[in-house]
Amino acid sequence: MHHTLQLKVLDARFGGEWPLPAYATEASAGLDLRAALDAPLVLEPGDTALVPSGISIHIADPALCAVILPRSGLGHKHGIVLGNGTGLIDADYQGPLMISVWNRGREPFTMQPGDRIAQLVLLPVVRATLQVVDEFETSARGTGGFGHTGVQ
Ligand SMILES: O=c1ccn([C@H]2C[C@H](O)[C@@H](COP(=O)(O)OP(=O)(O)OP(=O)(O)O)O2)c(=O)[nH]1
Ligand SMILES: [Mg+2]
Repeated sequence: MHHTLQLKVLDARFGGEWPLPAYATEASAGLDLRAALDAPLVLEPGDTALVPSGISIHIADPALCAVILPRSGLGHKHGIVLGNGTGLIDADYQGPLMISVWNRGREPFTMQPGDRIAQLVLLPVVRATLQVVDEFETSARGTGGFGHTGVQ
């Protein structure tokens, strides 16, 4: 699926010093987001910081959203993940895209201005109309969950 996404450049270093967010390969799902920092940022173990991405987007279509996800290399090797688990960007949000970074690792991590620190993925959204009922039609699973079907 393809969508034309409106983007505002909030940091003049984009287009000059830094390329605009881009897909790393033809079939990459995520657009890499950069840390629009003025100076290196040292994240001590356990610390979180809200880092500007230097851009804003307007998805507009309520059948879409975007999520901010960790980059796997940073998350696995350096413990740099997101302070909010996953960032959810609403289709009507027009403010600056912010990245909550969390050092869940055991070593301090230094982030340089312009580093690609997370990724943005556009996703389809199904919005629900709630229908309140007294009983559900019985399903194979019923109310079983949280390991109910075993491990093997
Ligand atoms: O990692 C994130 C998560 C959210 N947002 C922006 C876009 C999103 O549309 C808005 C609100 O996010 P969310 O609904 O998750 O946060 P909230 O705490 O419920 O805030 P609000 O009361 O504004 O909805 O904040 C970001 O820039 N980065
Ligand atoms: Mg909200």
